[in-house]
Amino acid sequence: MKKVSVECRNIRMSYGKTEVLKDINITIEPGEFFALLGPSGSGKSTLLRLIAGFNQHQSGQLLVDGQDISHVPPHKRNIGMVFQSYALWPHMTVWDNVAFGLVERRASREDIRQKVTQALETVGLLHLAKRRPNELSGGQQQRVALARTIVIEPQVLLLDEPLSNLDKNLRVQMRQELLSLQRRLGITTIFVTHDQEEAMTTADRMAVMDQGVVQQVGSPSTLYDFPVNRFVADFVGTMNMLPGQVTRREAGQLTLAVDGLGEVDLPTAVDTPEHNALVLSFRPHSVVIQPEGDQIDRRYLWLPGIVERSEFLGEFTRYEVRVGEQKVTADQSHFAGLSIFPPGVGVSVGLEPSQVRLLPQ
Ligand SMILES: Nc1ncnc2c1ncn2[C@@H]1O[C@H](COP(=O)(O)OP(=O)(O)OP(=O)(O)O)[C@@H](O)[C@H]1O
Repeated sequence: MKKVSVECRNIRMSYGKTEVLKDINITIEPGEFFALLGPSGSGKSTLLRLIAGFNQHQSGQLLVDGQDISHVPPHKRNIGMVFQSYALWPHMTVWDNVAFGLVERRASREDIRQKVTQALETVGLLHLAKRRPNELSGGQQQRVALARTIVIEPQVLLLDEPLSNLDKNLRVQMRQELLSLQRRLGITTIFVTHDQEEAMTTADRMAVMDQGVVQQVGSPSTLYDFPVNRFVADFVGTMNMLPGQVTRREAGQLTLAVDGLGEVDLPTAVDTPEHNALVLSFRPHSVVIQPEGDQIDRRYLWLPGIVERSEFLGEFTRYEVRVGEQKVTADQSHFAGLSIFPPGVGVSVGLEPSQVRLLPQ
């Protein structure tokens, strides 16, 4: 099967007077497993339904394999969608549910037999073909919904929160199954999720959305390591964020007066924003803490602090440390014999300059 790209160009869509998709520009590469990630109400489902043809944009273009399909009706798009609710027909057997799309397309009896068998084999459910949906587990129903969609051999597969109805353990197992199925079929797949772990562990690339705007597109590690703004930094993982004002800027370096803390000298990078109001940000695990007064490693940037809370979580200890009027979360790997600083202890908090990001406020 030919792998196709999906491209959203300057797409805008409103419900009445409310604009819910604001100038969306995304290119999904042929064969990619692409996630739309964002909080509730950010416009993910609206965009997915628009690609399927159930929503119509007011301006912009939607291209599949380079062809503008903006005005092609849903049933002529060759796009398959799996709904969050699975939407299986309760009165039909698994076999009939999967065969439905082919029957509608007036496929021959032999074609239906072969394709349904193959689709059910692909999702490992051929042995349950005679059951009805209410005789299946959540994970099995989800696989029937997938089989019913892939049987019509769509060029693009859309999944709306495909795992949200499953319990935690099954969700972890099913996301691996989903990924290996997608890899086998090589079908360009777009899935919607509000679960960052789900997106990070499966997607080749993802778009983080907020309030109808794509905030950033990239691989999970790019978004984690190089978020472009506070929203992405906070939505993908946990981030310490200390806001401040630039008081001096030179080639390769600036001084930031951090609110409630004082001036800190920081290296700048090519992508350091020009703004004067910046946020000093860093991940909890990139911080080192040591007792105050201990010899310090000069490669780090040190801030004096006091431990306010320590939570021993086995693999690591999570500290809340007060630095000036700010709070910093620091995760320290744990090893047998390593002592845990109790609340009230004075510590030095070390930031490795290469792990610090300066973001616009
Ligand atoms: N049929 C509709 N009529 C009017 N407004 C709508 C309609 N459907 C969605 N909206 C609004 O559009 C915005 C985007 O909704 P959408 O369902 O796309 O968000 P989402 O990111 O998929 O959220 P969730 O994760 O909760 O499904 C929301 O503000 C929502 O209230």
